[in-house]
Amino acid sequence: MTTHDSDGRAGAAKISARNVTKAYPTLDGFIVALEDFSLEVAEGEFVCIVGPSGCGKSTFLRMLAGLEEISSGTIEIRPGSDPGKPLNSVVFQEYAIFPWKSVIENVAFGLRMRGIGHRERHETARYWLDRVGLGKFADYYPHQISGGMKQRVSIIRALANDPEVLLMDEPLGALDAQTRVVLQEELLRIWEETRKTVVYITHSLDEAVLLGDRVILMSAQPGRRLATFEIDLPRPRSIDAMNTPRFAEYRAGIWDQLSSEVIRAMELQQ
Ligand SMILES: Nc1ncnc2c1ncn2[C@@H]1O[C@H](COP(=O)(O)OP(=O)(O)OP(=O)(O)O)[C@@H](O)[C@H]1O
Repeated sequence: MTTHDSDGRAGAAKISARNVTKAYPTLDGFIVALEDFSLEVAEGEFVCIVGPSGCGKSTFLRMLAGLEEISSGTIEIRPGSDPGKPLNSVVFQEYAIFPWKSVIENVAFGLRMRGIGHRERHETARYWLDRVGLGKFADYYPHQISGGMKQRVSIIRALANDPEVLLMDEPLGALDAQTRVVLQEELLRIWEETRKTVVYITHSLDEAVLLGDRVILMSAQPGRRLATFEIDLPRPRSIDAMNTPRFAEYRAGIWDQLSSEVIRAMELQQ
C-alpha cells in the first residue's frame, strides 16, 4: 500500500483539477468548503473519494459536472474524438428519474436530448436494460419498480449516454445492504467491460476499496487532499475480494487516517 498526495500518472489526464477552492457565501461570511484541491484522473481509471461528512466531496463532484462555480483554480475534462459525446454524466444518491416516463424512456432520455433518433435510442436503452436484467421492466413506470431497480435505471441512463467521464455521488447510498452488494458487483462487471473514467464518492470504505483503482482521502472542512491509496487488488474483482487479508489491510489503513478527520468534522459541527 502506498499513500501520497500527488498523482504522477503517465500520459495526459482525462480529468485535471488544479488548486481548486470553493467558498460559499453565507449569512456569517464565507464558508471554505474545499481548499487547494488537486486531482488528476487517467483515462479509464476508477477513482473513489472518501472523507468525513461536510468535507466538500459533493461540492467537488458538482464542480466537475459544471453544476457549481469554482471560486479559484481550474477543472478540465479532456474531450474524446467524438464531439457528439457528452463530457460527463452524473448519478446521484436520489433516484433522479422521471416518474411520468417509463423505464425505457428514462434510460433513453439523455440520448433524446442529444437528438438521437427514436429507433437508435431505444435500441441502446434496450441493450443497457438487458445488460442489468431489467429488459422485462422496460414499459414499467418508476413507482412500479423497487429502489434497487430505480438506481439501476439511473446508472444505465448515465452509461447509455456514453459520457467521457462518469461522476457518481453516493449512488448506492440509499439502498439496503443486500441490494447494495448486488449493485456493487454489477458496477464492477460493467466497469471491467466499459473501462469508463469514473469519479465515485462514497462513505463506505468497503465500497471504495472494492471498486477503486485509487482511493483519495479528504480532510475535514475545508476539504483538502490528505492521502492517496493505490488499490493494487487484482482485476477483474468480485465481492469475494472483500474476504482477503489484503482488502482488510487497505480498509484499516484508510480508516486509520480517516477516523481522526471524522472526529474533527464532528467537533466542527458542534
Ligand atoms: N449552497 C451552499 N451554500 C452554503 N454552504 C454550502 C452549500 N453547499 C454546501 N455547503 C457547505 O459546504 C461544505 C461541504 O459540503 P458538501 O455537501 O460538499 O460536503 P460532503 O463532503 O459532500 O458532505 P456529505 O458527506 O455529508 O454529503 C459543508 O459545510 C456544507 O454545509
